[in-house]
Amino acid sequence: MNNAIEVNGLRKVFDQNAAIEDVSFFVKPGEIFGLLGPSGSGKTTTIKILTGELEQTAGDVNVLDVHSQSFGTSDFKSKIGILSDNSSLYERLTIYDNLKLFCKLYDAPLEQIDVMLDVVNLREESKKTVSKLSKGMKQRVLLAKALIHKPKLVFLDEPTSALDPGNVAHIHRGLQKLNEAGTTIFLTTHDMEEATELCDRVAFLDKGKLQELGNPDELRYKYSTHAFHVETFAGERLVIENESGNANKIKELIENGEVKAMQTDNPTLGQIFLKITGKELV
Ligand SMILES: Nc1ncnc2c1ncn2[C@@H]1O[C@H](COP(=O)(O)OP(=O)(O)OP(=O)(O)O)[C@@H](O)[C@H]1O
Repeated sequence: MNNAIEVNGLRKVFDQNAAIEDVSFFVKPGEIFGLLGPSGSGKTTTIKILTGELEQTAGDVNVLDVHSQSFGTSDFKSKIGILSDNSSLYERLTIYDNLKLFCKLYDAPLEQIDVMLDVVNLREESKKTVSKLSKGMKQRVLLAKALIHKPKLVFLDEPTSALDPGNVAHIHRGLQKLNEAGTTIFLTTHDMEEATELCDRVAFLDKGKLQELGNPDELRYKYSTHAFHVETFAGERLVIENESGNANKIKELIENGEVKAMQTDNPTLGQIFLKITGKELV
């Protein structure tokens, strides 16, 4: 297969305001790709265009070798999974019965229900009625719904935004397992730790424009000053440039037993975003 997603020169205008401006990127099959950006930067608009919910003003979009003009077909819809703010459940049915309905809709085997309930940590709760669930529980059922038909590619818009840390960790493990089994994942998040932990590559979006794209570790290296930050037992905090002339200084500190902690200056994704755009990623 070619790239799972290919986007070239994407533009989306709402009421004469450009929400997306000349955005181009690709996602390889098997990748976990994160689109990061502050509120209003265009993440949801991008997902909606990639899933056929919105039509672009200009630009070429291909997903799973299907051109955006054909995103309306049931064949295309059966190949992708979507978790977005428009995803919904049948409030009066139980979690289990909701998932059973979606299994039938997609012609997926019913065994998938328990597999997905395990991924989202809801096996014990499966007999509960959806209207009685907390926001975080509903979000987890929606995630199970997005994955129930084993799509090749899933779009997850802020998949863990309403979840407690225990469930975030559980879902991260579940997503990693699905990814290892071959599912390509495209997600949006404000959460830099989530992006660093999960994503093979991330793209920074600000005011509808792509600002940077790359592997999180490589980006952290690229934007590092490579200096050593040393904390001594005497309470000093030293910044020592990573230059051969400083080797003896570091050696001396270590030999004298003065080093309490030492690390290289690799910025977080949030700090990189701040450096590039001048704003926090929240
Ligand atoms: N249907 C619409 N009509 C008019 N403007 C819209 C519409 N949808 C989005 N926009 C505008 O497009 C821009 C991008 O919005 P979008 O929802 O894609 O941002 P986002 O990055 O997903 O934000 P958040 O993190 O808050 O969900 C915003 O300025 C928003 O007001």
